[in-house]
Amino acid sequence: PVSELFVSAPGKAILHGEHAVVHGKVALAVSLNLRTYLRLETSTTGKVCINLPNIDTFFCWDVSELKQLITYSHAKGDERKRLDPELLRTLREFADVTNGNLDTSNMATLSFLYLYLSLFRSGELPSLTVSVWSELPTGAGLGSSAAYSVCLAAALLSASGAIPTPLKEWDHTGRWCQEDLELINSWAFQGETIIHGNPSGVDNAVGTWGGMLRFLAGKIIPLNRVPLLRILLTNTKVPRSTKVLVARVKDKINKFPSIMTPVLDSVDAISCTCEKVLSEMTCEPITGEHYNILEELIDINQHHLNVMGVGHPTLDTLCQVTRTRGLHSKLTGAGGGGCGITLLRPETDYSVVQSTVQDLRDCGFDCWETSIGGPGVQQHSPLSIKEESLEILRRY
Ligand SMILES: Nc1ncnc2c1ncn2[C@@H]1O[C@H](COP(=O)(O)OP(=O)(O)O)[C@@H](O)[C@H]1O
Ligand SMILES: C[C@@](O)(CCOP(=O)(O)O)CC(=O)O
Ligand SMILES: [Mg+2]
Repeated sequence: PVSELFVSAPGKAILHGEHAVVHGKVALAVSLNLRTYLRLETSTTGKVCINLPNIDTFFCWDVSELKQLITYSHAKGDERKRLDPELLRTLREFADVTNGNLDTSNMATLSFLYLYLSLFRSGELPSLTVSVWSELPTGAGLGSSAAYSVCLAAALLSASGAIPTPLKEWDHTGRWCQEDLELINSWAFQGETIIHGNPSGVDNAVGTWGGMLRFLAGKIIPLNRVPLLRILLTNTKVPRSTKVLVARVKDKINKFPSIMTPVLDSVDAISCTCEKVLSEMTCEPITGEHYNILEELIDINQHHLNVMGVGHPTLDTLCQVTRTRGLHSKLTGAGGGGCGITLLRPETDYSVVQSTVQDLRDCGFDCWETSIGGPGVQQHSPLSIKEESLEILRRY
């Protein structure tokens, strides 16, 4: 039994394949060094509390009240990897009453309650407090929903005893074994399903394993040999919802199947070509031509994403502004606003980066150079969490 437990999971950037990946095409994604942190504390108060300061959501329920929401489940074994519609329906009614229709709060509350009740339904429901604090912008295309779901799954599975806590007394961080990671990933996918409607699973896979990976129809292949990429991240700060955008693309595909199918196939080919170029860059000397191809792939994909209907005028501005500095950008994640990535060449001068960042900030965007490839989900000792984050997590 744990009294205080800390876990974290990284956000991600999709290089290529967003949306197409929902329809069975290849995506390439990489973890960011921006993370979501979760603190779980067991108590004897008879209450279950969640504190989600990023989205201004704070709730406490009586354990006895939550107990009444447990529905009988017929699901066995593998079936439990799919959402239990009965439990979800009961929770929707419950959460609607508490939150009204505030989607942001609602989805976060719903995925917490769903995982909590599913993972503890067979025994005594414990009293606990869960607090989450993220360095990621929420709802901006950097996989905050997946990082949140991965943290919830890892912490609740550990608290229920379904998986061990991997932190050794003398270490600051601990990673779970492959089998436990798979379990965390499958429960995180359920959390994502509540938030996205119909997720591909790429985001929770990156949140779980970290690094760069190729994702195709649920199959995850880590790409271990990849060149160091310099990437600029820009947040247009235009709010959007992944769920809405994923549904919009689906409608377009249904309406124009013969027009949209080739677009999705082309995105698939872009991901595969990009993967090939990246792998060549690790085994031969990197040339300007490698970067020329990477840049062209970014441009083509950005056009495709516009065709899919997930562009936004601010994302067009991002592309134009960086283009005048000789740099290439595309949206990342669900689009419709949110974030874009800009590829920097190894020889791109610091002064060019600085002036580009300034131009973008002048447009009202947030913009920063990031490092990529942060570790997947991990357990932390309090000492390995930044002072300010720790203070926020322990505030409630
Ligand atoms: N730090 C957080 N705390 C609570 N909920 C979060 C947090 N981050 C994300 N979420 C949940 O995920 C939703 C955003 O998910 P989504 O639209 O997929 O955007 P993103 O691109 O950030 O994943 C939020 O509305 C909220 O329900
Ligand atoms: C659009 C999509 O491909 C990625 C969504 O990422 P995000 O939630 O915008 O960070 C959806 C998915 O893969 O589930
Ligand atoms: Mg998301």
